Amino acid sequence: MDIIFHHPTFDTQFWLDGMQQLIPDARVRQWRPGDNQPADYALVWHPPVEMLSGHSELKGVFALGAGVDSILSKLQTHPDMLPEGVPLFRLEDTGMALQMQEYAVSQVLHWFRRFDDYQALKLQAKWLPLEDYRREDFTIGVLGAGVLGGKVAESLAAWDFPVRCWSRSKKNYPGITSYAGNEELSDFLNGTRVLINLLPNTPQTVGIINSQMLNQLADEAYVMNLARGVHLVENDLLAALDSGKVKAAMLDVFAKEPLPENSPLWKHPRIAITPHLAAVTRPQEAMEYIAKTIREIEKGESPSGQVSLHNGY
Ligand SMILES: NC(=O)C1=CN([C@@H]2O[C@H](COP(=O)(O)OP(=O)(O)OC[C@H]3O[C@@H](n4cnc5c(N)ncnc54)[C@H](OP(=O)(O)O)[C@@H]3O)[C@@H](O)[C@H]2O)C=CC1
Ligand SMILES: O=CC(=O)O
Repeated sequence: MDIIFHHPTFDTQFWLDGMQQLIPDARVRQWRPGDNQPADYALVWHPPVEMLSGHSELKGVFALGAGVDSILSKLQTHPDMLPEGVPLFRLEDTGMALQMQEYAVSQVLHWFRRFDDYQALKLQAKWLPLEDYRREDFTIGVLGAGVLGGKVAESLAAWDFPVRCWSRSKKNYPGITSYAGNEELSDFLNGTRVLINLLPNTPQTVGIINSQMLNQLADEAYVMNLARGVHLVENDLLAALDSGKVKAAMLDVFAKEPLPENSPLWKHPRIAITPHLAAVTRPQEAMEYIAKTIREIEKGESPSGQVSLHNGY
């Protein structure tokens, strides 16, 4: 079995050695421009078109992340990049759900205990106990209730917050109210105090967090964008912060990354920023997952994690 690997920033040797160890009879190589030798599996992030194009012998392509929007958008301009019938897989959790839970829970608790207000008071040297927020006024709404959104919702429900989620199909997560489809979006938003985004980037979700959505949230709402920058209309968020409709935001992802130095988001006192690291690929977990999936494919099984090219995620 031949496995080819391409990632613009990962430690390639670490991955080649790791995959070799997990699948000892495989020949694992770094793909380099000009390499047109056949392969059974490809592990990729931002793959050059020629790496995959024409390789209909591939039994699977693995994206080395959870979101496959960069690959799918390249497919729009280079439809032959992924030969027809070659399945595309993505990372399902592989250690990312726990990271997302840490990020979301810590920030929700930060807002709920009003640490942002106390930090502002501290800067004015003001000793001023504020009224506690009540859990019943702190409904958390998670946009996207898949592998990561579902786990984030679960971890917040464990802290006894009222939690709801929104997805395409109805969910049955214990203690979480599920809303599905565009027809239930307004009900989902109505009363949501903390909005957490974990949707994939698809034509249906681009720009979804806009004025219209923000205006339907509870007053003094909080917004956490952990999915993709293109989901959020940044100027609409700034307007909602200025009007007071939104009290604060925590952003991990941006329409343009790295976020340009002159972006007004940097200077806004009620916006917190992290540089797209809410959940990073954990190499060992990812390799174990890929090796397991390859074994399942080799046995003729249908492993989970296959991307629906039709749905775009
Ligand atoms: N900031 C970071 O560091 C990271 C960000 N991400 C981002 O998180 C995203 C989510 O990852 P993951 O949970 O694994 O993805 P999943 O595919 O498991 O979940 C996606 C969820 O979104 C729902 N959904 C998709 N389209 C729509 C729509 N049009 N309307 C309503 N709901 C919709 C799906 O509904 P249904 O369940 O019905 O299919 C599903 O519940 C990734 O695509 C990626 O962009 C991922 C990792 C790290
Ligand atoms: O944003 C990261 C990913 O894995 O998707």
